[in-house]
Amino acid sequence: MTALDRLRSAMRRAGIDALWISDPANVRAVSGFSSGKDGKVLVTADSAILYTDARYTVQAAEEASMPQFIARPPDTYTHAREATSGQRVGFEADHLTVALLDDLRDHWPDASLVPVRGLVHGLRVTKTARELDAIRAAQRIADHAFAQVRPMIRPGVTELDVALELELAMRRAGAQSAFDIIVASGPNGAKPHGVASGRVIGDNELVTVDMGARVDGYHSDMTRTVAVGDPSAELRRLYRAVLEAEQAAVAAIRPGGRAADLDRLARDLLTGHGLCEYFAHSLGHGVGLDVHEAPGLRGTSEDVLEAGMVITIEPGVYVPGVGGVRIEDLVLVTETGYEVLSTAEKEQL
Ligand SMILES: CSCC[C@H](N)C(=O)N1CCC[C@H]1C(=O)N[C@@H](C)C(=O)O
Repeated sequence: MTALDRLRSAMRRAGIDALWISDPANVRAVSGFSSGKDGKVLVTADSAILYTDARYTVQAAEEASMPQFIARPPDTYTHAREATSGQRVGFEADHLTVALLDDLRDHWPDASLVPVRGLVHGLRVTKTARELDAIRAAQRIADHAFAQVRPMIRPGVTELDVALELELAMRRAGAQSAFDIIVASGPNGAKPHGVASGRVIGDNELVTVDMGARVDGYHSDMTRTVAVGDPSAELRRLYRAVLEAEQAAVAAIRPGGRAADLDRLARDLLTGHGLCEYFAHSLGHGVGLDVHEAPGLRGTSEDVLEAGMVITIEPGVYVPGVGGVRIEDLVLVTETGYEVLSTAEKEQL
């Protein structure tokens, strides 16, 4: 069964005849076209077409696994009008803006537009061998960059210096940075999404580095917290607690396991250390064409782990005015349990 066949089955189950795909990662997943942000796909019961504009004529012909129509809106919509007429057409409610939905309504007056969620995401949740190769390659590059740059994380160097060196190392290896690298030193460690700043790293601090690479559109994601000099007993305590929670959650990964249970496990361990209130985000997430995708590893998640999923496990504690710790591994769920894809060394404090 091809991915399009599986998508059409999901469309039938959702009660729609056609699907207008606008989420860039979904456009890429379904069509193979790598500039998904400048593309749309219309899938019907018996056709699938990629819409993009003339900047991509050659690229789309090379990459896309389906016919292409080269146009910009409103010509795009005019072309799709016939195929959508009298049809129940799903649109991606998580992505399409209100303005673009108005455009569809104006141009397809004979279609009934139906909001749908997660139809294409559902197909992306377990990875094919080709996708896994790209994710492994991305993680290898990130691990290597981290090992190269780790020695320069020392007093007197700015967070930005570290981030730039990491990005340079990944670019030299043929990858892009998956997102703005987080380098959060000292009290900045209390900001889970703190961007690298001009702050000069001081002695006896912890520095959280959260980084990933992107290869062929697929991402990796990993965090290490490193010690500079001799951090205080309290910082070491935070570090050990997070490491314990991280290792316990990784060890509990298995197909059939509930994502929410992993989140609970990590949270319970941190509660035992009196630190749960400082764990300010979910335990982890799926990784693929997006850095954050299904499954969600959080308390409210209904997701169940399956072999072939690539997920992160990333507990953290963030204490305002003091600092923070996060440790994150990228993990493949296997038939028998799990394989940790990230290999960068962890601090033992
Ligand atoms: C800007 S991409 C951040 C990548 C990072 N590894 C990450 O996923 N983080 C950093 C701390 C929290 C976590 C995150 O953003 N989690 C999301 C899924 C959440 O909503 O909790």
